[in-house]
Parts: sequence; C-alpha cells; structure tokens
Amino acid sequence: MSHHDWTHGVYAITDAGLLPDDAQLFDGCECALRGGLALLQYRDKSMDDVKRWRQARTLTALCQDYGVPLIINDDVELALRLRREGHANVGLHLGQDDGELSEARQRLGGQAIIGATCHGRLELAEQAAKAGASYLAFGRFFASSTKPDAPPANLALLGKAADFGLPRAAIGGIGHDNIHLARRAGAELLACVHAVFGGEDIEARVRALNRSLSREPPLEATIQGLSTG
Ligand SMILES: Cc1ncc(COP(=O)(O)OP(=O)(O)O)c(N)n1
Ligand SMILES: Cc1ncsc1CCOP(=O)(O)O
Ligand SMILES: [Mg+2]
Repeated sequence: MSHHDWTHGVYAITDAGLLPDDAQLFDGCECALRGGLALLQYRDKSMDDVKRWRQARTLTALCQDYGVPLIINDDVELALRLRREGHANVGLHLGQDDGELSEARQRLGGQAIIGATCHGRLELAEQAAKAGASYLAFGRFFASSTKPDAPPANLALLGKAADFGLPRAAIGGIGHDNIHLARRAGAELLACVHAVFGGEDIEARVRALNRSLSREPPLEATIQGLSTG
C-alpha cells in the first residue's frame, strides 16, 4: 500500500448504469485495477444503503489487493464505517453540496484521502485546500454523457491551480482522444467513468489510457526538463 503513488494516473469512477449488478461491478473494477489505476471511486447515487455497504466493502477489499485507495463518493458515513472496520485505504470525495470538508477531515482523520469538487472555480479550490482537501477536482472539461449538465470548465484553469500544491484531478468526458490534453494542461489525476467502464475489455481500455499518459509527462516534469536540459 505505502509504495503506491495515488497522486498520478487514471482515476476510475464506477457507474451503476454501466455496472448494474454486483458481479459486473466487481468484475469491471478488477479489470480496471489490473489495467493500472491511481485511484478507484465508488459512485452510486441509489438510496439502497444495504447494497451500498455490501458493494463498497467488497470493493475496499479488492482495492486493498491491488494497493489502490478506494474513494467513496458523497457519503462520509459510509467512508467512516469502512475506516472504523480497519480499512485504511478508504477515502472520500465531496462535491459542493455534499457536506463540510473540514468536518469530514476531522472525522476521517489526517491520513484519509479527501477530494473536493471545484468545478471551474479557483476560489472553491482555495477554500477546499484550506479545509484540508488531499486533491482538487476540476471540470467538466469535455462533453460528458455521464453528467451532461455538470458546469463546464476551461483547461487553462489547471495550470492556475498548480499553486495550491495539491494533486489536480480533471473530470468530464476524459477519454483516449483528449486525456493527453488534460495531462498537458497540468492534471495529475485523470478521472473517467465512460472511458473506463463504457465498453468491452475494461483492462485494455485502462492500459490504453495509461499508454497515452506515459507519452505525455506531467507539466512540471516537462518544465523541469526544459530548465535543466
Ligand atoms: C474526481 C471527481 N471529481 C468530481 C466529482 C463530482 O462530484 P460532485 O460535484 O459532488 O458530483 P457527483 O459525482 O456527486 O454527482 C467526482 N465525483 N469525482
Ligand atoms: C461526476 C462528474 N462530474 C463532472 S463530470 C462527471 C462525470 C464524468 O464521467 P465521464 O468520464 O463519463 O464524462
Ligand atoms: Mg457529490
């Protein structure tokens, strides 16, 4: 677990429409993990607490096998319950309407990974950084079939967000054709639903995304290379 670098790479997010039952969810996530993930997020908007607990618990154990953190979307109570069971690899993602980040930080402790949605707004990123966020998520950058009405954001924002000193996640329509653009603009984490889970051979899809990323080093590495080389 400790050697895993969660701050760079593909950040896969589950979708209950694309992975409609336990078997498809667990199998799809295992394939994605085999392809190489920085982070996996469990995103399920249902009110079915029994299902959510069962699925999140199994995904936690699966992620542990691969040394990858599991991020719970929206639900601090679920994340807390898993951490209290001893799953130190569980984190949380909070949007602007999902509760106070500072309170979640207090409850989950200093070690938990907590991400924050900042849409296209640097002032939200500043607030989230001050409240104890571990990473800042920006977007949507491209058209998204998963969340078409998410507020749009401009890629130039990612460069401006470097000063917060936290990993930047890009989300919204990220896929094979544009992942390099989000990386080049500064995103360390490339968050995808459809590009990972929206087709056959999930492992191959993640491997292809990783190959695109390896051809496009992080912005800071490029700048450092230019200044030293
Ligand atoms: C990595 C990442 N970034 C943004 C979001 C969106 O969070 P939110 O605005 O709360 O919207 P929902 O996902 O809850 O619909 C995310 N989940 N993950
Ligand atoms: C949850 C969320 N928030 C902004 S866009 C989005 C959905 C991302 O899904 P996709 O990668 O399929 O566009
Ligand atoms: Mg949310």
